[in-house]
Amino acid sequence: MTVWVGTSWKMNKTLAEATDWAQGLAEALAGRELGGVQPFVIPPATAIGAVAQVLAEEPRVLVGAQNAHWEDAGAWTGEVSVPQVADAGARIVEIGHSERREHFAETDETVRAKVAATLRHGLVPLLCVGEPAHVQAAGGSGAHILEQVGRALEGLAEDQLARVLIAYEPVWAIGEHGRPATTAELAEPFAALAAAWGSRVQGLLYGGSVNLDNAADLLGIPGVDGLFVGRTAWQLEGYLRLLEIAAGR
Ligand SMILES: O=C(CO)COP(=O)(O)O
Repeated sequence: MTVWVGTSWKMNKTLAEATDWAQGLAEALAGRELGGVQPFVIPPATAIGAVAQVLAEEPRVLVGAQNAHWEDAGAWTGEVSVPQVADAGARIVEIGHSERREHFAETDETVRAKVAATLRHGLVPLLCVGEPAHVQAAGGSGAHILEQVGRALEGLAEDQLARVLIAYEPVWAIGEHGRPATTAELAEPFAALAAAWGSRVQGLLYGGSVNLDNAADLLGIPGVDGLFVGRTAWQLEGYLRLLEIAAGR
């Protein structure tokens, strides 16, 4: 079974930093078996092209975009479209990260339109879902994420669903102010997600304060097919260690 290990750099890295990281990754992986691991990296839009160019020599690593608009082109100042990020070398489009839902007015409606656009152009949607702290405290995690996923994937055919990746990232567990989730806290929401969608989509990933100490345990939660990582993977050394941990699962 494939174990996905990906990182989003969020709004970090210059072109030089991005290409250094990618070059280092290509060199580290050269001639190496990946052990069933599918690596992917999601740079900021400015660096997608450069990273994809470097990783052309290591095409086992997929490159993604952190966002793309639902229209193919037009008067949408500041946005980039799925054909544009595909043209730059992206094969995955991240959609609906909680930071975009919170700060950039991303709604279930726009998320659904972006998933559809991504599939229409033959890229892989990486749909992010997750509940805020108060919902988790009230025991509503599973129901919340099932509702988000249901709205995002409504109306898709089975062959389209089969290409979708879902990342469950509890809002309270993400970033420097986040609290790492325990495996016990994640068991119920993952069981719910796996029961509803596990056999229909390409993979279910976990994200939120993944680090070198908890990665193996998180990968051991039933239903988890991979990890989606921020801070721990921004230094190449951390990402390489995560690939090794995942290969050893
Ligand atoms: O949001 C995330 C990945 O998209 C997770 O970020 P951190 O791993 O830094 O908590």
